[in-house]
Amino acid sequence: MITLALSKGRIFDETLPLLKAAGIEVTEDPEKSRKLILATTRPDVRVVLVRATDVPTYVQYGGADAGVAGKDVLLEHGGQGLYQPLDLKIAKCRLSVAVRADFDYEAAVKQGSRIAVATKYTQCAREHFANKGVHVDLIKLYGSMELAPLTGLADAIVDLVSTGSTLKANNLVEVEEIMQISSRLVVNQAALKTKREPLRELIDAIASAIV
Ligand SMILES: Nc1ncnc2c1ncn2[C@@H]1O[C@H](COP(=O)(O)OP(=O)(O)OP(=O)(O)O)[C@@H](O)[C@H]1O
Ligand SMILES: O=P(O)(O)OC[C@H]1O[C@H](OP(=O)(O)OP(=O)(O)O)[C@H](O)[C@@H]1O
Repeated sequence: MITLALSKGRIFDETLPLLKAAGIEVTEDPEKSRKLILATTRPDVRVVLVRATDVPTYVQYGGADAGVAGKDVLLEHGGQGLYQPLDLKIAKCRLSVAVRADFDYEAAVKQGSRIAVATKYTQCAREHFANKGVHVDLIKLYGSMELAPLTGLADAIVDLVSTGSTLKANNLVEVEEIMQISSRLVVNQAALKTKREPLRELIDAIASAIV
């Protein structure tokens, strides 16, 4: 049995066509059921639904043989125990620094001021600002980062941006792109040995369906 860890929403939706190309169709709709283990048209393949940030952990410890996770999530996790054979080019966005429209980020950086930065992505943020030589106080949040500069909790945020409409709706502006993000296929390194054939087949089939 091959167990695949996916998160509900965009990763699940955007992975489906790739699985289909590999001859795997999920037979239940996660939005219409409370089930966490979903069957597929392949009796030897099942899908487990986990939080996006939990995908690397499930795969690292063998709760799943493989999974799909954003580069953002993988960098924060650290990637230990994970083989990352494919960039699936799905769930594309970027990790950026954003501030209130009336905050002069460039001036704060130039002056060497300490900048308070709220983010869910503390590892990526720490590395980015350390490389730039900017002093920051990082504030860990788990969601609604956009609220932090509006309430005075922080001067800036590090968050994912796609269309920019969330920033715009909250009067924030993107001032620096840290990196481009997309989702990767991750595979448990031990499973790659014990389930070599079926996993290789799966990786090759998915690889040929990436657009
Ligand atoms: N607006 C977006 N456009 C495109 N891709 C995105 C966007 N937001 C997030 N992503 C990518 O999709 C992945 C999953 O995001 P999703 O919103 O489903 O989970 P989440 O709510 O961030 O995670 P969790 O439930 O663990 O808090 C992210 O890790 C990121 O790589
Ligand atoms: O630039 P945009 O197209 O507006 O996308 C950016 C938003 O997308 C993500 O949130 P998501 O929609 O996943 O909601 P979530 O924070 O509840 O996961 C991210 O955290 C931003 O808030």
